Amino acid sequence: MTTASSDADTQEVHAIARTLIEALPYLRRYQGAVMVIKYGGHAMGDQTAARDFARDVVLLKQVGINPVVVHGGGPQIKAMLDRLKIPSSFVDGLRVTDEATVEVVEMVLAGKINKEIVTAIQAAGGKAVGISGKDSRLIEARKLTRTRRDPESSIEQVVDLGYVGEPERINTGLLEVFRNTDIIPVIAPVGVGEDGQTYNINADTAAGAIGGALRARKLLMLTDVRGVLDAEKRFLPTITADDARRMIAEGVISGGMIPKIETCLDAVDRGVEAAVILDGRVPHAILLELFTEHGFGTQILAASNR
Ligand SMILES: Nc1ncnc2c1ncn2[C@@H]1O[C@H](COP(=O)(O)OP(=O)(O)O)[C@@H](O)[C@H]1O
Ligand SMILES: CC(=O)N[C@@H](CCC(=O)OP(=O)(O)O)C(=O)O
Repeated sequence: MTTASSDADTQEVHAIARTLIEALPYLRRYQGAVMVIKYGGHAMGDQTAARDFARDVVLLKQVGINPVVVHGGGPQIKAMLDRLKIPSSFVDGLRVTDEATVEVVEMVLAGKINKEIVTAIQAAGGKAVGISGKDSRLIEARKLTRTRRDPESSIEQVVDLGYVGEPERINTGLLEVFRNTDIIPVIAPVGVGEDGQTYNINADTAAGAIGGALRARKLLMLTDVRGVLDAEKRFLPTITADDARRMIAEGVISGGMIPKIETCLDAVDRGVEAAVILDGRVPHAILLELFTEHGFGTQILAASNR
């Protein structure tokens, strides 16, 4: 005789078995692959979210995948700048960075947040080494120049963003050292100029550059939205470069989502197999993306996929 509860138990066991069967081919496919995971400041959320993130990353390493974490910390930088009463402004999602600001950015990113993530990974049973783009000159950067067309005169004007950098060269040597070890690298997006100048680099941009240089299999961009949303706020499972350009021009994609999308397009153009924007606040978002048939976030398609 079966009871209602044993029926429910059987269904649950079947559901677990289905999930495992769905995951197995991906486990094999991703053996030895490098996955660059961009962990955004908004995705960090509370301690439970940080613990779940760390567990997923450790699990990837345990099953033979090579996760490389590149983190942000925009909201945490803002909180520290507010405490220090240093005003901050943004152009196209990038923080205008003067001398005082770059000092705070480095302190918060390479100091506080980087070590918090390392600690969370180690608490989840993994080994992590926290570095910034300055270590071993991992991210050589140059000053980023932006131009804007003045709407009245139509003249191109240079916008000075201060010490905002763009990656010029990624020296992957240090990361290669970690590849066949049990160590998970955790990278703060701070770059170093030729003259030793510290540059504030958008974490999405840094993750994309590192993903491209490592020929990563996937670039996962963990943020605080379900994925890319259309004008009616509907979730889009995929978007092409043309969709993205149109949506940026129409203002449907704005703020911090702009560098995110630009990074993904650049990464897939440079050979990263898939770039995905997903909600890092959802428990085990990384596992849902990598080990399920339909994935979890918005995949940005390369030109050749169109
Ligand atoms: N079309 C869009 N779809 C989804 N999010 C968008 C869109 N346009 C702008 N955004 C904004 O982009 C934000 C994510 O970028 P950002 O705040 O820089 O996150 P992170 O700190 O994770 O890098 C979302 O919270 C959302 O407010
Ligand atoms: C130039 C620039 O804007 N740098 C970013 C770096 C941190 C970052 O990108 O953090 P999220 O990923 O959490 O947004 C900043 O100063 O906020």
